[in-house]
Amino acid sequence: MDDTPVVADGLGRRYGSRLWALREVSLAVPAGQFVAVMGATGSGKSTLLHCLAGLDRPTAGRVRLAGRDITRLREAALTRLRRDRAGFVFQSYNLLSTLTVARNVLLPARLGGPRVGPAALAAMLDAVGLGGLGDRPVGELSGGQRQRVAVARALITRPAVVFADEPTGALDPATGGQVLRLLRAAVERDGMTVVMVSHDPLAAAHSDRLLLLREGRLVGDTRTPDASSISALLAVAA
Ligand SMILES: Nc1ncnc2c1ncn2[C@@H]1O[C@H](COP(=O)(O)OP(=O)(O)OP(=O)(O)O)[C@@H](O)[C@H]1O
Repeated sequence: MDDTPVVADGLGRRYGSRLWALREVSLAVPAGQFVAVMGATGSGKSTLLHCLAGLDRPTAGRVRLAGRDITRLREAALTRLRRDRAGFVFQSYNLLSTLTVARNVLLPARLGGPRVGPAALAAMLDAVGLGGLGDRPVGELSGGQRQRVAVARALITRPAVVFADEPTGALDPATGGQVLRLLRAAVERDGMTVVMVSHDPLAAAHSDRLLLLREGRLVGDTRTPDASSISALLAVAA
């Protein structure tokens, strides 16, 4: 079986009768790669991420996630696959603010995902710099701390792929840098695959590979250069 964790073949997504937010996107992301998706506003970055992650259904083409063709998977099977094989980090965190840090991080496991013991939870909270804060309600945390909770929740089940949509968009540069290093460490240490949408060349510079979108098409696919070269590439692609 092909174990390439993310594969898209001729992927297209149309909204309404005319607007193709994505057109003919084909790509394969091997295990252990950190991919950044960039492009001007409205170029289709979030749509691509959502289609690859099985959060949105493509209009054309196919997507394989963790070895399964998800394009025609029924909703229940798709939900199980996402729960067991994918982690998600979004700018808006999607945390439950009245629950504690620990309960938020354990949510995927509580929803029937892979089991997580207390030692693994403590190690994960330490790893993201939240050691000792497990019993604090998330509503009492700063933005940077909340994003770390979101990262811990995404990584705790050791998913094959982590999908991140602007994970540092709401953070100051220092805190954002910490979140990116956590994602980088998951790639280096655990061989995880990360697909991250970002506007920020400094964030994208943490990746191995840069995908550039323009009007829904994949117009660039390169090894990630440094941040200033990324800015130049973005200016050309806009
Ligand atoms: N649910 C929707 N219904 C209709 N059109 C949509 C929907 N979601 C996205 N679009 C359109 O699809 C195109 C791509 O949107 P998308 O959000 O993927 O872009 P993006 O590159 O992530 O943008 P941004 O950088 O502003 O977040 C845009 O023209 C957008 O208006």
